[in-house]
Amino acid sequence: MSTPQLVVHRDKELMAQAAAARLITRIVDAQASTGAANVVLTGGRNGNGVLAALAAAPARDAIDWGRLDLWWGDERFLPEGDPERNVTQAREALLDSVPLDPKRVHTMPASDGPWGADAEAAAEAYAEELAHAAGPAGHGAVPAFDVLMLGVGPDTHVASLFPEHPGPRETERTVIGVHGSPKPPPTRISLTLPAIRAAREVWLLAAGEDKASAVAIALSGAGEIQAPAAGARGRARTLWLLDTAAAAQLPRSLYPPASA
Ligand SMILES: O=C1O[C@H](COP(=O)(O)O)[C@@H](O)[C@H](O)[C@H]1O
Repeated sequence: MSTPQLVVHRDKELMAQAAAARLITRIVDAQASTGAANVVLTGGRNGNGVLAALAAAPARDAIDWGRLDLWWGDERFLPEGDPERNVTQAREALLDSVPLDPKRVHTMPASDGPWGADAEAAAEAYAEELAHAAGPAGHGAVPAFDVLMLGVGPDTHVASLFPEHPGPRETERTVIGVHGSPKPPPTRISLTLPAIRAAREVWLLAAGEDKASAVAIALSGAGEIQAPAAGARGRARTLWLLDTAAAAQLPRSLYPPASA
């Protein structure tokens, strides 16, 4: 697993634009070398900010949208179309404005879908979809994710893996149902740390002063049960994309002044 690298931008708008530019390059490179790209999206303010910046970037047309597979790191287990679902917000920020292949948009199930309110069955179905797409280049039971993005919650949660909950303790399954989430809604579906760690690159997005203590805790040696963000690492690269407000409580030894 890779050692975290930090890039600190002036503010959240610049962080989102720089992450979007970086994402375009990674997708275009992956499509050039393998013919396709697999990207895992995150919900939350910072993740949606990156998608909106990507929608506004003229270079977005360099992406072959029909050869892009999109997956989700987590989902709020709500009815299809609910404004709080991560996919609804992603559609609004970007997905509805680009020519994606609908068969390659791998949304997590909704609570009014084929599994009804059974989040465990819905999680198992998503795990099967991942395993089906894994192929020989995949790692374990998930596809070869080129980039997996994660927002970092103010409590250090990533995806829907919350501190001291069963989620970050999961070592076998790739997808789990989450119950009693401290952040609404209480029921969710989430990739686990083993699935996250199968990604080539993991990008953790954190902007704003409400993220400062979470960033400092996760990067100062905390364990993944107490601080799930600390356990999110990519095989080749782990990149923390921050703004100055989110980086404000980092020890000076970790803060890279040149990148601000
Ligand atoms: O509920 C969620 O929250 C986190 C963090 O969101 P933020 O708005 O504090 O940035 C997000 O990463 C996750 O996907 C989402 O379900």
